[in-house]
Amino acid sequence: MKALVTGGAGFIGSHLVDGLMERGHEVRVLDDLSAGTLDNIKRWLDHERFEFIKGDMRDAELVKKAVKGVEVVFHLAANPEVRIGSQSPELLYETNVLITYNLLNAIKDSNVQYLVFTSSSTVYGDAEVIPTPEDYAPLEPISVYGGAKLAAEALISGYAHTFDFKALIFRLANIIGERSNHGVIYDFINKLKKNPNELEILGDGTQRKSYLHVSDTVEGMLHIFEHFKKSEKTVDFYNLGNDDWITVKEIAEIVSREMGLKPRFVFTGGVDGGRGWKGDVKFMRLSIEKAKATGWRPRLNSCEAVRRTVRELLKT
Ligand SMILES: O=c1ccn([C@@H]2O[C@H](COP(=O)(O)OP(=O)(O)O[C@H]3O[C@H](CO)[C@H](O)[C@H](O)[C@H]3O)[C@@H](O)[C@H]2O)c(=O)[nH]1
Repeated sequence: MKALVTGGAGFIGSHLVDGLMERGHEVRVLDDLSAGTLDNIKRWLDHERFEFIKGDMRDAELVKKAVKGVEVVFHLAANPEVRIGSQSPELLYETNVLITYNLLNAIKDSNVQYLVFTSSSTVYGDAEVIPTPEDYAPLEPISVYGGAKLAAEALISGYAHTFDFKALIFRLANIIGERSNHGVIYDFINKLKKNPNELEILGDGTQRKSYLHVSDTVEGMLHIFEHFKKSEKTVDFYNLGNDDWITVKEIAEIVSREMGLKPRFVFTGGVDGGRGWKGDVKFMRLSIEKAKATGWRPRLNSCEAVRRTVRELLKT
């Protein structure tokens, strides 16, 4: 199989590239290196089955060139920062919706048969049903980021049905692990390196979410993709997350313990009832029953994934 991975030099994307290359596929990466790095994919750069294109997907002509000759596109290129929504809504629109639109227009005139998209738990907003299943309604995102992901999902569905290709959409919980360069664990480690005596926690620390290690994520994506290829569905949706969840305060405790520190926790109090920022979903746990029915299981629970991630990030 020949695959294009957009955002393939980024955090989740580069782990997906590892998984595809290790399974013997031909892989082309399109990445603007704004958040990703060549270091993340350096083991493949000289490989005969591997190709790297540096470029920005806001350039529609470049995207057309990148999809040439591939059967499947894994679309992971995105700006993943929920917290920038109130300052930079246009950036979230461009880097989540506009680039997806450019990709879909390129796909409609190509031989691409499958599109796999990484959407987000944030499309559910403050869901009233937890664990939240894929058919939860109404979908009411509370962040610009969640809205942009939902808009991208909707465009993908419309294009897949109109232009006869199949689309698999993953709604990811909080994905963590080696090579992540943003998010709560990364932030806590950096804050503690600067000041080991005190740790600022955004919000009231009771934000509770489910965390999935990137190794379990990639295994789930590739396993469910094989399952999806055999199904009759044109478009399908799968949550990927964990059965348990963990608070931000518990994460702060794990990070401190792993670093051998006992800092004083200072809570900012946050906004809108203890959220870290405007649009921060306070309680998120996805139902993963549909994914598990395909035979996939997460190997690490949220706590284990957090601990493993702290160790991985401290090594680099
Ligand atoms: O210094 C910090 C940083 C974060 N937090 C808190 O930690 C939680 C997690 O925040 P992250 O920035 O790690 O992650 P988000 O929940 O905002 O979003 C992540 O998970 C989402 C899906 O669940 C999206 O996919 C998104 O791209 C990805 O970054 C939040 O409640 C936040 O308030 C803090 O208390 N202090």
